[in-house]
Parts: sequence; C-alpha cells; structure tokens
Amino acid sequence: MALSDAQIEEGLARLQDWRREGAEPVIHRTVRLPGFTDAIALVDDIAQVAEQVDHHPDIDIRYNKVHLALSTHSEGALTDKDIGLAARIDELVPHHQG
Ligand SMILES: C[C@H](O)[C@H](O)[C@H]1CNC2=NC(N)=NC(=O)C2=N1
Repeated sequence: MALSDAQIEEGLARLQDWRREGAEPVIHRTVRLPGFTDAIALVDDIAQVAEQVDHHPDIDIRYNKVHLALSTHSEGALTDKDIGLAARIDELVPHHQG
C-alpha cells in the first residue's frame, strides 16, 4: 500500500543516506566502495536479498560507486517494501566498505 508523505519521512529518518528527490515515488542512495570488485560484491549481496523478498532495486554501477533506486513499480508508489529493502541494504553496506 502506498505510504503517505509523513510515513515516507519517518522511514527515511530511520535509514542511512536515503533521499527522495522531487515528486517521483523513488528513494535513492549512492554508496562509495573501495573499488570495482567491492561494488560488484555489494550488488551481488543485494541481489540475494532482492530475490528473497521479491523486490528489486534499480542499480547503476560506476567503477566504485553504486547508485540504488527503490520504488514499488506495481503500485507507482513508495511502500513498506521500499523502506524494508533499504534497511536490509543499509545492513549489507558496511561489510563491503573495507
Ligand atoms: C511478480 C513479482 O512479484 C513482481 O514483478 C515484483 C518483482 N519485483 C519488484 N520490484 C520492484 N521494485 N517493484 C515491483 O513492483 C516489483 N514487482
């Protein structure tokens, strides 16, 4: 179910560096890693979690930076699935930052 703006703000406050830009129902985080293989390893971990929860981020890898975008495409909205997956990703990131 679509979250209200207030629920989204509450969710973002509990997350690490995730932002919503403009009116789009998308939250973003860019993670900087030591190098390219660390970026790939993080994305591999994220892929495992995404499959577990059947919710999949848009991912852009640029050398040592991973840009992640979360939205619930089926609803055209942000939902608990986005906040929940963002929290899972936040737990994975420190394991790859060297
Ligand atoms: C059938 C399957 O549950 C859907 O296609 C899921 C898969 N992963 C998804 N991921 C995201 N981010 N949004 C969706 O709406 C979505 N739908």
